[in-house]
Amino acid sequence: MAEENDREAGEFKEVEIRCTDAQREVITAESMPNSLINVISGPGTGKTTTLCNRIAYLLGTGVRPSEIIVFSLTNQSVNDVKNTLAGILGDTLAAGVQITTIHSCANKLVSLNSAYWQVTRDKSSLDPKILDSLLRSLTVPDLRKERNGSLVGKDNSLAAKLSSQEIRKIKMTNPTLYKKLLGYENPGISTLVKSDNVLYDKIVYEATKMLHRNHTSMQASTTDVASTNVNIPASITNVKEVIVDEFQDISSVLLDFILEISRGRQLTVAGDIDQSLYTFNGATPDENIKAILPIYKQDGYNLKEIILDETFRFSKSIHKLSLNLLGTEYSLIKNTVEEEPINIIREEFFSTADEFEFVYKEINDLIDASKGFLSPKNFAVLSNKNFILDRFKEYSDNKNSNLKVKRIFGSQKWLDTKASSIVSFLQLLDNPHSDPSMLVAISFLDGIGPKMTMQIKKEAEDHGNSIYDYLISSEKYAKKIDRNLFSRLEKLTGDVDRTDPSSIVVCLIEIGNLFNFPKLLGTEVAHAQYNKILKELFENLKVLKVIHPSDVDLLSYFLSNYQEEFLKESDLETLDTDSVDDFVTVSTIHGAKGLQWDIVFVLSNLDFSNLASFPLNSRTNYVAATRARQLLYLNKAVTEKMLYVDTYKRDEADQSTVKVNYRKTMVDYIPELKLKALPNNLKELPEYEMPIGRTKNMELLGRLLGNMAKRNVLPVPSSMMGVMTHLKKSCRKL
Ligand SMILES: Nc1ncnc2c1ncn2[C@@H]1O[C@H](COP(=O)(O)OP(=O)(O)OP(=O)(O)O)[C@@H](O)[C@H]1O
Repeated sequence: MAEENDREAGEFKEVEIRCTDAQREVITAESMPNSLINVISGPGTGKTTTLCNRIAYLLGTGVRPSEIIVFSLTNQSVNDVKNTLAGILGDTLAAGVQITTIHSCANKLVSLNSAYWQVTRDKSSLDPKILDSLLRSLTVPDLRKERNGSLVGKDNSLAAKLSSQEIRKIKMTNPTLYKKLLGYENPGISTLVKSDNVLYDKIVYEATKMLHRNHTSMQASTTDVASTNVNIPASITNVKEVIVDEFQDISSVLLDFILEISRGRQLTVAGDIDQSLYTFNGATPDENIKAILPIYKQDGYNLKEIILDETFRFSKSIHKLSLNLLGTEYSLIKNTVEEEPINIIREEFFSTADEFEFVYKEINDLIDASKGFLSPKNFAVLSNKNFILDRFKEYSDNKNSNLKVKRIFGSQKWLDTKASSIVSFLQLLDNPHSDPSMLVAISFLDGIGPKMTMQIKKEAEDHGNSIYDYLISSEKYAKKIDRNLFSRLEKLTGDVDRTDPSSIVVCLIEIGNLFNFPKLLGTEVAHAQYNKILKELFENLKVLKVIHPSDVDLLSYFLSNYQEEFLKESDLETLDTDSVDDFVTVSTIHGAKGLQWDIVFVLSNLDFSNLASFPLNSRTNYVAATRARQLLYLNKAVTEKMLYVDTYKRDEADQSTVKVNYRKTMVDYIPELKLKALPNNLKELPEYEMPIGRTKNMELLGRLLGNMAKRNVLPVPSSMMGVMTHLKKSCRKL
């Protein structure tokens, strides 16, 4: 039944896919249990596009959208995959495929299985002691067995003393110990989870254990099941193919989750070690490969390794420069885009003001001179420093011109969003006796803090009641919580038409109002976000209404299948009050990963206030340079000499205490690749001729537009000719 609905909704149509032989191999590889497809791919070789085409292909072979789950690391890259997939399949069908961050999926699993986890979302207002007891209640029992070893006592007390810096170090240098720490129930854990990243890891760690327990209980004949009642939603149990994009950036904790969730399923991973940017955050690209390959080399498993070696993004000059930045002689990329060569532009600046002025003016000049063929969306300004980007954004906003710039964020900051409370309200609408949701909801009421919330929870438990029943029957909180609230809630849950998207949303809003939610939102922007989420939810429900199985009501179906991304943080963060479609993107290099623009400015590192944390490592440079399709401005500061990328030598002593060998590249990790990879004769420096002057960029523009026309980037080829002629004339004049 669900299958029929999936199909109807999708309106399957044939799509023609343009692909290379290697891409075809990925796209059409059979989806089999216990199999791994390892897609190794350089920048712009179509990794994301190919994974999405694979999804389209699989749907054509009868796999249902709900049987595929795609993981990526940040909200930004999740959005990227979503957009690419929607471009291929159309919005409706693409919406049926789960595309999520690992953290978000883990959070959903943990929330479902812990009555108390949801209140910890607003951890800023939580007493560490309460947080600690929550975490204790969360840690699954079978971990206790592991805690009897001799090391444990030591680590337990160790955990209590660790500073966040030390935890970070352990995470990078000793993932095994780090995971042990995550498993403890002791006061040390509250020290650990003070750091956001550790809290996220803790959630993923717990979710992994839950999946593991579920798996083990399914395998155990019968008797063990009672002790391991883990609730795994259908959205996960139905999955046949697990796809992981940006595989190089996942940490050991996340890898465990991926291995657990893909057990017995098809696992397809794609990544590029050379683009690994998260070693500072515990990403273990080399370890991931080392850990995962042997599993799939065993009997009964299948392994396929496919290399994508043709870039569709940039031409030879950018390729050459990027390899230089990476410090390697080898490249996975055998073919680059053929077009008129354009030199990388290197401008030198004395001050940030000088640099900002240049970048801003250059963008405006290029747009003006192109007579409308270039627009802000063709441009990105990148830096590895948030504060520099903030300053650039401020600088541009102060100009008050038509040129709009917008900061985008690739952060994993999904956890703190108050918006996730909306799901709790929906759960209350479904069932007011749902304790976790009731806890979240009452914590919004005036005068009820987390402490009192936990007290109510405990008292309800002692009385053997649900929180709803307890609050109705007990006099104790009558003054704090108006009884009318419960009768109105009861009425709403009775009145809601569970099959009608508008009725669901209207009742949801009512529940939000009952619990004071809109008032708590505070700012106008937050209200706008709330409205936006409600609208998005409404649209999602409308789509689901078409594809959901007819024997289940819409509200229940949504709640057992929702993807947290409908609350996606990146959208919330970037929601502008004057939202514009055509803007210059301003982003950190990390946030820009997986994305591309025609013209990219990489800002210099003029600010030396924080030299100690400086080393702009070669991989970060590499990722920045490979975002540009046509034209790259790699700015440098006059004072930057010693750190200047061309001459920059890594100084071992000057590195952070954790040794990370950035110079290793993909081919070093996988020796077999060395034979296949082409040497690039990169001993000589890349060809930086003197940059085309700051004002004389007409010739450059002519070439640029020519290349863009060749790639069909420009929309109206015929009128384009006029501009080209105009440019040629202007060039001759120069
Ligand atoms: N077979 C192909 N023919 C033409 N263009 C292609 C092909 N495959 C991919 N592309 C184009 O190449 C560009 C880069 O693709 P994509 O963003 O998927 O690369 P990626 O490998 O994921 O990049 P990154 O490594 O930076 O994350 C896109 O514009 C895409 O449309």
